[in-house]
Amino acid sequence: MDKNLPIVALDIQHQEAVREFLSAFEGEKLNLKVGMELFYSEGAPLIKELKASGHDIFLDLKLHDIPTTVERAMEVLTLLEVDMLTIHASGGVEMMKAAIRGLEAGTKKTGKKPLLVAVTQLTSTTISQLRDEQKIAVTMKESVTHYAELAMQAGIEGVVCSPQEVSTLKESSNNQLITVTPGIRLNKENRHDQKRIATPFEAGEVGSDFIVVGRPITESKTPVAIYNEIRSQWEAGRAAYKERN
Ligand SMILES: O=C(O)c1cc(=O)[nH]c(=O)n1[C@@H]1O[C@H](COP(=O)(O)O)[C@@H](O)[C@H]1O
Repeated sequence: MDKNLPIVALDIQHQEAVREFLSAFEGEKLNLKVGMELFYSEGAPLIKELKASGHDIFLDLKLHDIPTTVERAMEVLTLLEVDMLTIHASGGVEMMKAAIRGLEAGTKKTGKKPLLVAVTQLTSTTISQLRDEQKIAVTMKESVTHYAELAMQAGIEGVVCSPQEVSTLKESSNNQLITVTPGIRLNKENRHDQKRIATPFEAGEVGSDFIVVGRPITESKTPVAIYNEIRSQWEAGRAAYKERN
């Protein structure tokens, strides 16, 4: 995946609408995220089509199940030769190690190893949900750091978190951990269901490795212009981070 480009979340249900959305980008190579709604609807053939058009693919299915099920599922997902895959860190170390075994078994067959990242706390989660619903009596940063440590213990190279936790994770992992950050908004007034948000510039400035953006682009009347605005803010933020580090 090209770190200079935002990852566009194709949270669209049907392939016709995906094709129409992508036609506005006129053959430009994109980082595309296919999540549950699109994959459950269109499956592997669409992944193949998007790859054949030259795009890099983040297949985000956030696996969370017993270790054997995750291992076997991860093996077959790896056969799709995508660039990035997700699991939930809350599934635990044993489950994450099983995911890695599945990924390695798939990689042996394809020769292409996707980056596996573990979701820490979803960007839609607030501190009160953490405390009252999940009954986790620590701060958001502590909970995210804890899940990131479990992921590293299992041998996972990257995590999904909000830009608000990136500095903490970079510090605690001695800059080893790759961070993928959704919850990106150009306009913070329109956050939808996202709670821990940042602008593309802010995400770049704190050292996020990848940003994921969906509705601000896919629901826009001018998706290409919004994508380009996000991309240039992201580049400026990354440049500011590089200058400081
Ligand atoms: O794993 C993800 O990609 C993910 C993790 C997370 O904590 N928060 C989060 O929003 N996402 C995904 O990132 C995308 C964000 O979409 P927008 O809120 O529309 O920009 C969605 O496809 C979510 O599934």
